[in-house]
Amino acid sequence: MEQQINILISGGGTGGHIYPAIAIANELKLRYPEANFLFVGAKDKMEMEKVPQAGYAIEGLWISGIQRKKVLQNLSFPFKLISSLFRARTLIKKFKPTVAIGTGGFASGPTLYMARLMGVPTLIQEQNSYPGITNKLLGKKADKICVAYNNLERFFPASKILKTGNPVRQDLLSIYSKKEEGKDFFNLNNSQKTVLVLGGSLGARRINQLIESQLSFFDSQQVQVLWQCGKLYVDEYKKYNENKSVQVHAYLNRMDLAYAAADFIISRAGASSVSELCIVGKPTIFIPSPNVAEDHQTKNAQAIEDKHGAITIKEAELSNFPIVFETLLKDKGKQESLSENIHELALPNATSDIVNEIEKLIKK
Ligand SMILES: CC(=O)N[C@H]1[C@@H](OP(=O)(O)OP(=O)(O)OC[C@H]2O[C@@H](n3ccc(=O)[nH]c3=O)[C@H](O)[C@@H]2O)O[C@H](CO)[C@@H](O)[C@@H]1O
Repeated sequence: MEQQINILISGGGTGGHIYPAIAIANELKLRYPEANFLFVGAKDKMEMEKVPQAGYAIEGLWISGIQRKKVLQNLSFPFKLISSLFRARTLIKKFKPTVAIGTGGFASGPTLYMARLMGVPTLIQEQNSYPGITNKLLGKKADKICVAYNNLERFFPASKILKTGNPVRQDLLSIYSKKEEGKDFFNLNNSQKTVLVLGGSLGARRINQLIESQLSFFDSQQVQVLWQCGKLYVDEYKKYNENKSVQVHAYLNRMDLAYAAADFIISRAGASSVSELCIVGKPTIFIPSPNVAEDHQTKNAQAIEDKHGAITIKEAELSNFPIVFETLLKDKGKQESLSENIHELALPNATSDIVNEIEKLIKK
């Protein structure tokens, strides 16, 4: 009789942890159409909406991270942790996973910890050049750790690390043939260049302020703006939709078409965004968030800039933006070299390489 395969996947909090999890699940589903899947996320977080949209079942744990600023909220943390560990234990007992996969974020802590304790093989996927606390703790006991950057031996046992790159959604691999479809989808004007503005899965306040201050500059350059500002900020910026050459979106569900339609991209440097932009291969300006652990977005962006694949502007230096953008707009040679160099850094087989490792654990 064939072995029944049950795949437990946990990761979330932000898109940067959710989409890799979904990409891995989709590839596993292709290889094991009969497998059962269960996602475990954190109640009230983005994954509770995005995972069912992708066609998978999800259970939510009552868990959140330690708050550095709102210290009082931490009083409930030990209760949340204990309750999540018990809940994870119950879910694992019932679901009987063949393997457990963690892609980072709070919920994956108790889930993978419990899975490991109950003898389930575990694999974690670390997206960043500097790991988050959950993966750092889980890494010690995991069977395999798939990473996207060099030099992670500082945090994880070297013998368990494999550099695979970050999983990206399948539909992003075929954007080259979708430029016209993308322009139609977003109703873009064919006679203007398009700049796509991305603030990461949650939107970025500082990037939004910059774009607002530069709208007349873009207009003067005949550049239309496809602007993902984030759910938190959309009420503040949606008024600019009245301007014909500006489109404000809280969130883009068709990133493939947005990337395909763009001529230039301005983006945060979260791990998946950077991996996707390598595949997309368009002239990119990174504005890394300075507010993340160990300034890892600056390091993510730096890895690309070091290979002459993108331009990085620090938040503190955004007054240089108009001159940097105008110079790029006028320099076709620079646009081409940036596109080629960033594309060379793409690791498009990441998902498949990670799933090969998961298969080894399944067959163990
Ligand atoms: C502020 C913060 O904590 N950011 C972290 C978070 O970023 P964040 O959640 O923004 O993650 P990433 O930049 O890695 O990925 C964003 C993902 O959301 C998708 N997307 C984005 C916007 C949109 O409108 N539609 C859409 O589908 C992108 O295509 C991408 O797949 O997790 C990353 C991965 O651990 C970290 O590197 C970031 O530092």
